[in-house]
Amino acid sequence: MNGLKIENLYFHTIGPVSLSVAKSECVGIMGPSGAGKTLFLRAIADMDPHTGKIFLNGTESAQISGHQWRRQVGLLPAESSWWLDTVGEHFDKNINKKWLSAVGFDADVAKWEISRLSSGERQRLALLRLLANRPECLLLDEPTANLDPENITRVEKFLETYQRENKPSVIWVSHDSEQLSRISTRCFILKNKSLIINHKSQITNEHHFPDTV
Ligand SMILES: Nc1ncnc2c1ncn2[C@@H]1O[C@H](COP(=O)(O)OP(=O)(O)OP(=O)(O)O)[C@@H](O)[C@H]1O
Repeated sequence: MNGLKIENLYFHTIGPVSLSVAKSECVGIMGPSGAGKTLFLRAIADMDPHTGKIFLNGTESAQISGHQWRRQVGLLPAESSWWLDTVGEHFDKNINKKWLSAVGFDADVAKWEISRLSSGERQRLALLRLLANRPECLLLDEPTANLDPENITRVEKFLETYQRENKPSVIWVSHDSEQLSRISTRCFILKNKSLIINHKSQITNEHHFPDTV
């Protein structure tokens, strides 16, 4: 199957969780604080201990190194890490100017000092840094949590365009049910150690995929 397929995943104290996310589909995940949403994304990215099987476009995570897996399965953590002095140093090539403009920056941002960035600026730049590797699966942990309404709209539109053009499978974690109704085809709740479909979430996107949990 093309896309992300998770079979009987156990991680932390949670499981079994099974979920399929088609190529170019965006699935929303919500749930109470501490339910394990971040740990779920970390297990899929092979960054935390887990059992079960995870496939991306037919390749099982166990068949390749963790490093190779994470080049294809890109995790955007809720709080990004930066280790060099300026923004530009964190990008292998020049930052895509169209992308910068789409999320509210101009090319000068490459010279900006990391220590002076606001949390919202870090969040938007971390997203661009992740996308620069063109991962085939995106795991987004509250990607607009630090943003004002104008920038939330920018990032949602930017990711919608990115997804249409590049067709990654996306899992988007958020506490904002209205946001998940806007951007996802299906929404699940992680609660009481399992993943359940949220039938209350409206399907507003044009593509609707059948429930696969
Ligand atoms: N390394 C760890 N060892 C043991 N427990 C952990 C570890 N990391 C996280 N936890 C616990 O696992 C639970 C799930 O954490 P997680 O960060 O996944 O929650 P979350 O659903 O993302 O919450 P939030 O919505 O607040 O971000 C929490 O109770 C947390 O304290």
